[in-house]
Amino acid sequence: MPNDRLVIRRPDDWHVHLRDGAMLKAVLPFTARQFGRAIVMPNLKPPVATAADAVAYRERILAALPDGVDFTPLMTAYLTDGADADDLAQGFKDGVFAAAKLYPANATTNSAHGVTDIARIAPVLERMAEIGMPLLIHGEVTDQSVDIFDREAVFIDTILAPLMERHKTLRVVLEHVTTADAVQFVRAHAASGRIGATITAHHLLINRSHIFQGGIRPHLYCLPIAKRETHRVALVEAAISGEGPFFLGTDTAPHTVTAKEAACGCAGCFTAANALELYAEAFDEAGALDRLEAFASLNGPRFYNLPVSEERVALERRPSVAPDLILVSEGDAVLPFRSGETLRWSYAGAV
Ligand SMILES: NC(=O)N[C@@H](CC(=O)O)C(=O)O
Ligand SMILES: [Zn+2]
Ligand SMILES: [Zn+2]
Repeated sequence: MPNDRLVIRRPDDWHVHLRDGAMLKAVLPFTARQFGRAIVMPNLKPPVATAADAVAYRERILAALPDGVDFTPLMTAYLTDGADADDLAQGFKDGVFAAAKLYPANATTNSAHGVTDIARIAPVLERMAEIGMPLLIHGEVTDQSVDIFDREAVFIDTILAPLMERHKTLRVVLEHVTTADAVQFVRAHAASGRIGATITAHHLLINRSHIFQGGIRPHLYCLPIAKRETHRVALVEAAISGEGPFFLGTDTAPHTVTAKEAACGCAGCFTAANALELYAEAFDEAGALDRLEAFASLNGPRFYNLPVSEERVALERRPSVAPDLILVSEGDAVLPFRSGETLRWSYAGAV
């Protein structure tokens, strides 16, 4: 039964939120269990803005790793209006920073210190282009008069396209893409080799109607918000295409149940507890299990100029149940995506 067991190079996760403190301790084992490396988002409070911040945060991550687990956190710089090009460049040269992250101010969770106007950081972007440091982008406009379902497409037209024109050698990753528009934009620039896009498992599995199925489901609310079904289909088609610019980034974004189930609930889906099972389900559904390795384990390292993993992991087609609440501290827990539901695939670990 060759299709019931899939062995692939150990994947990496090119977009994770590991948080800090008790939350870091609670969620890190899940990411480190499946992924060899991960691009760690810098949206802590306060943000990870300098190379010194990133060195200290990396130490805290390594200290929180369970014994014997092999996992490499790849650190990112949170760009602010006052970003220091020299510090970023030095951090990149020293191997502290793998990339820098652009959050338009107030676009998403912990982005209040983000960039208020992209023009303000033009010299920083120029420097990044010169040294080949990738710019990772939360691609949504923050203008509240733009419909929430249109914010990614409008960002691409009004900010990203001109940005790539102005900085002709800047390498860019459009994070957690959610629209056919994004897929089309990435493809249009693919030949330049300077664009990548991460795709989450949840955006391959849900559309916007799922958020309102039988009532409001706060655990399916994330940013960018899931779009209509035609967009989900476009994302699946991009993920399974094998094309170089599309790679795995879970955007696993833990929030406590209290913060999610609130009158104004936080954005983010926690998918680290069964990320590979979820991706396998989406690829299997599309009849494209043979393309999972390119998406999960090959395209990302190539974009980031890192070696592909020589380790192998296995996935098996046998049911697994998504875990129940994960305790963070007394009275606080995180609810995994699809908690309690049966998934068709199981993660079988290293082979
Ligand atoms: N994706 C989310 O909905 N939330 C992320 C932030 C982000 O990646 O935009 C978070 O940090 O909680
Ligand atoms: Zn984001
Ligand atoms: Zn994110």
